[in-house]
Amino acid sequence: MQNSPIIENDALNETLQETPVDSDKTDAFDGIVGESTKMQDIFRLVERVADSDSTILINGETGTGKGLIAHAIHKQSYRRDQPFVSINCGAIPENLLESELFGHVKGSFTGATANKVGKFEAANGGTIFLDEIGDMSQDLQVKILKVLEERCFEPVGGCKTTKVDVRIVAATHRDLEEEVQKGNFREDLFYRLYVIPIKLPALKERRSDIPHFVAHFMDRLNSTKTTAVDSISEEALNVMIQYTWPGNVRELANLMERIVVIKGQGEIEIDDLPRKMRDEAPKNCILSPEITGEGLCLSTAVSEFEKRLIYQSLEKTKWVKNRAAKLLHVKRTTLVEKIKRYDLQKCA
Ligand SMILES: Nc1ncnc2c1ncn2[C@@H]1O[C@H](COP(=O)(O)OP(=O)(O)OP(=O)(O)O)[C@@H](O)[C@H]1O
Repeated sequence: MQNSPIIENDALNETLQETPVDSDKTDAFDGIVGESTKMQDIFRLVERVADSDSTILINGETGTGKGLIAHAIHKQSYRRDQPFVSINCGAIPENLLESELFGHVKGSFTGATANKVGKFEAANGGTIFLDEIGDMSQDLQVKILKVLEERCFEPVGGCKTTKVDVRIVAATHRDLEEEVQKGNFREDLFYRLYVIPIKLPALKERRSDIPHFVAHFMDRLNSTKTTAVDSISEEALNVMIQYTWPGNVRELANLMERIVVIKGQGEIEIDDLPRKMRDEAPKNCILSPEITGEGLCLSTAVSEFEKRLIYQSLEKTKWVKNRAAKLLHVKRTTLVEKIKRYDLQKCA
């Protein structure tokens, strides 16, 4: 595939890093957690491009919040008072998808007992969110390309062309460039979609957001489920921060719901977490080590303990080394040497 004239995410982010998030326009991000640098960059990018009407392609693993960001783009744009219509192209059977997208005329196929308005027409004036666009058949890809190029389509079984004024936001969990190379996705459609790419990081790439997510879901669940689970132990939170979250934010939201509903009140403790999560974490968490029958290597245990305390002090001071060194009553140079030795790095 040749190089495309796209706006590179990183280059764009560099420019945007200087721009503060506009607090008067942050309504669009209500209920969206994102204190990490990576998410703040995304919010700035959304603010910058929302009104441009350019096509946006959101990419990210399942459960990273693609749907939420698509909606925020709409709410941030001048189309906010018009419809936001979402369709999951991967969840609708191939033979029905065309009619869902473009509508159909009465009698055009068995079961078409009346004219039906499709999602594109329903979204007229607003935004259409084509979720999982990478799962669409080649035939439909051609039809989507036509809408992107000419902003018009024909309903199934109809010959009258309908014109629409819609902003297109698409999303996929697939690597579309790779799908193009494999011949599964049309190159021309890829370039039409890939005008403004937004890459949502996996949750494990923005671990500093995890405590905020925990607090957010706890608050929300307590008010909707009338529960009173009001805190989480440091140990349990550390385990959650270390976990890899293959299902991303959706997995975290579902786990919080399970814990809050079952527990009902009090503090979330390490024993409330699933075993697989606890098993993944012990080597990294501050747990009081237990001396088993085989004994324990004292110097390894002490190093591990030191490493965790240094990490904690850095997190507490937002990685300002002078302050972290003061908290630990050591010289800055000693702290820097230990950070290097333990290869400690700031989470996103
Ligand atoms: N930053 C966030 N703040 C608050 N909630 C979030 C955030 N990101 C995701 N969620 C929640 O996680 C769940 C999954 O989000 P969403 O459906 O937008 O993800 P997705 O990437 O579109 O997933 P899929 O690829 O499976 O469609 C939703 O319940 C959503 O509200």
